[in-house]
Amino acid sequence: MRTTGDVWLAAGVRTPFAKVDGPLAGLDAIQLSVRVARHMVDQLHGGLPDFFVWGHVVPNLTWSNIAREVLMDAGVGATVPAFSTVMACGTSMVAAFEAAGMLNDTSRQLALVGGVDSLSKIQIGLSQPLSDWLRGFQHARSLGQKIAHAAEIRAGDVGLYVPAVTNRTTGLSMGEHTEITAKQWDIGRAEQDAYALESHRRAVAGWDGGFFDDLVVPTDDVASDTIPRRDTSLEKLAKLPPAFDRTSGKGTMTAGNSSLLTDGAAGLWVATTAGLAKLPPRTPRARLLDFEIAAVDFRVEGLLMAPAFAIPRLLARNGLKYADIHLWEIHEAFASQVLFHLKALEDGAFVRDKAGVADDLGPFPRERMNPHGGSVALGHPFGATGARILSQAIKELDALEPGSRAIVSICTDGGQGTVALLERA
Ligand SMILES: CC(=O)SCCNC(=O)CCNC(=O)[C@H](O)C(C)(C)COP(=O)(O)OP(=O)(O)OC[C@H]1O[C@@H](n2cnc3c(N)ncnc32)[C@H](O)[C@@H]1OP(=O)(O)O
Repeated sequence: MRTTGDVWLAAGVRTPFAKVDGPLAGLDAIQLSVRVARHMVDQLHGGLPDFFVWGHVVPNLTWSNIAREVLMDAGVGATVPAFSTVMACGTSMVAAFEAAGMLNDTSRQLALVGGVDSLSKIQIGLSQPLSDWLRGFQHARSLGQKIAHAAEIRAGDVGLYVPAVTNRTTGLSMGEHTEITAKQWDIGRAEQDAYALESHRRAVAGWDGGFFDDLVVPTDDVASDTIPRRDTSLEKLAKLPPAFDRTSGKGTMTAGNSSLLTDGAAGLWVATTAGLAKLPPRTPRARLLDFEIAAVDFRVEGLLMAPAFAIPRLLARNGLKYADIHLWEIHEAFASQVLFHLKALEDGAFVRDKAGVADDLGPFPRERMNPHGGSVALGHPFGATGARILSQAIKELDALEPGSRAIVSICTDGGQGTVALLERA
């Protein structure tokens, strides 16, 4: 990170989030992003960000640098440098960290960062052997060569590559991995359902109370998030079948206590103090004091466990205890994952022996967590979640006393975790 001068994060906007194959299904990742980028650049009244960082997780063959494509399609910055970045569900949070490290006092004072995923518009590819064969066919110079090459295809070569939410090393889905970790940490079905219900209740209350109004820009067809439920209850949640362990009779994770596959885009500002002055004066902002990115051997620790390593290290490095953090925003990939993070953070032996932090961090203030719901109720478009959760935290922090601090945490595929430490000015 930039080592001299303050680094600020300021709340951006996002599209509404909607379940895959739902009302946003007509927009691809670039089209979703364009709505966010255009709205945010318009806030500068003719000014431009100095650079643009964007990310998406599910690959698409028709572009490589989505950031540049978004700016061009948005028509808001043909002369603004733009690059893309990716780190699974932490994508747009690491985009903010990268931007923070690139700020200077002259040419790079204000960055627009964010991310997107459209799971409705994923691109299905060809298996590698079939792609190899097609390339060979394309390169054959004569009809004879083409006929000879055509004869080389084998039935086993013909296959498709369908993007899936699985870890490449193990072949298990995020949900299957998390079921294993939930069992290891003895996280029961009833506590997951209760957690999920509360996430929905808070998200609905947030919408009803106007909290999301200036964080979300409607699309032509969708005015607000479509995933938060008014109609859910513990009874309804308890009836849902296990989604990831359907055979052992011990599966605890369901469609109701998991984040759903989601479409959406979100943005965020990253700025020096001079860059911040280019934003509308009432834009909520917070100092990025420090951040931590942890990686663990997920075959040992659990695929989504890294934030429980990163958070104690980040706090200890800054001389802070849990109680010194006034707001916690923890990404809810699954209710069980939040619950095993909390159990690990409250386990002194884990913090000492696994995270390697000798300090006693004190009791964890669970009541300060995710006040307007999290990804279980709001949805989780992988590339967008980092910017969504940071903007939300910055706005929540803005309502607290000056000097209040927030921790914002995201677990990611590959056993990694990204955690930001923010402070209200
Ligand atoms: C680091 C990370 O973030 S890793 C996480 C990455 N993300 C993931 O892995 C995505 C995980 N999610 C998924 O794979 C999918 O969304 C699943 C498997 C959980 C659910 O998929 P689907 O079965 O298609 O979900 P769907 O929305 O249709 O819900 C299934 C049923 O549960 C019901 N349901 C879902 N949520 C609720 C709720 N809160 N209350 C009551 N009922 C509910 C639905 O109404 C539906 O009922 P129906 O079959 O009668 O229509």
